[in-house]
Amino acid sequence: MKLMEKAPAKINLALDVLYKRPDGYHEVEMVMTTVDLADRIELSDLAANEIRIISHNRFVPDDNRNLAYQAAALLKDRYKVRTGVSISIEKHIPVAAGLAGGSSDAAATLRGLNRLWKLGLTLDELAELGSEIGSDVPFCVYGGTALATGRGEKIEHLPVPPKCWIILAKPTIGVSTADVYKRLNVADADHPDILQMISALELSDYRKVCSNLKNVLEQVTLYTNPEVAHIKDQMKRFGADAVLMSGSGPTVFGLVEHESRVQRIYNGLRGFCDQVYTVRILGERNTLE
Ligand SMILES: C[C@@](CO)(OP(=O)(O)O)[C@H](O)COP(=O)(O)OP(=O)(O)OC[C@H]1O[C@@H](n2ccc(N)nc2=O)[C@H](O)[C@@H]1O
Ligand SMILES: Nc1ncnc2c1ncn2[C@@H]1O[C@H](COP(=O)(O)OP(=O)(O)O)[C@@H](O)[C@H]1O
Repeated sequence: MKLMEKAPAKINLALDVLYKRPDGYHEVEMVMTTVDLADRIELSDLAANEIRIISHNRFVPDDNRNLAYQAAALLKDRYKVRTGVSISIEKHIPVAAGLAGGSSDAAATLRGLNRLWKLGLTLDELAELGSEIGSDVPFCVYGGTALATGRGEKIEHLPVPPKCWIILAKPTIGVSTADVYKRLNVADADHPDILQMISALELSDYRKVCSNLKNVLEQVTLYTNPEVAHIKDQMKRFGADAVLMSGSGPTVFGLVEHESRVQRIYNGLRGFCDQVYTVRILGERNTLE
């Protein structure tokens, strides 16, 4: 049997770091939402009892370092599954970009294998398993819009953001998430007001969402990568209503309310940046079919 799952990218509308925990992770408060730039994961039964990754992307590992591989291995081990699976990843989300591509592939693999192997697990159970793979995996299991706390694994669902266009621009540099967290000085950081962002979503107030976009990790990545600041400036100059770096970066996203401006911003950015995407916010969160 063969089945397909979409693995959408996420952006962080607000990202705060409260403190470094004794286990080395940071306690965070993040408002996250999925967008319609997605990898496509195809899962098919294998006669041999093994996990095979097919990706055709030189930045994506095809062995047990792949987060989709880890998701399959975890389910296989926990539920004593004795059949093999081939996981084909059609990559559309830029890698190491702050868009959670790997985490979303892992989450889609959990959802897909739950169906393929008829495990009967709930999304909550899949999210709990996902937290063993990475901090962003639980959010990606549900998708939609949510407040993520703890190290990112505690999820509370939030209303869909007001309708708008999102422009994503990824500079050529890649960023290490661990390195960005390590270089953050929590005491000196400019913190977002997470409650105000939640209120903006509850009121469906586009202007309020724009004025509360803030990411505590942005300064860290901007400091070593001036290219990110340049993209932010240009996106604003071309007419985006508000701009921010997503996650640990380096992808920058801009919110645009009026469709008439989207093409101009896209064309302007394409003049000096190879990876630019125009996307929408994905309203609905995942359900089990
Ligand atoms: C920054 C964020 C924001 O959404 O996303 P990305 O930029 O990676 O997309 C996430 O917090 C990234 O989550 P994820 O990429 O799943 O991180 P993990 O694999 O769990 O951890 C990678 C490393 O980042 C650091 N880390 C991660 C999460 C956290 N709350 N505190 C941390 O200090 C740790 O050093 C850890 O070893
Ligand atoms: N399925 C996958 N897709 C992309 N990268 C993956 C995957 N599995 C493991 N990785 C590794 O994870 C690292 C971070 O990838 P990614 O999830 O795209 O970035 P980010 O954490 O910035 O959102 C990459 O450098 C890559 O080596």
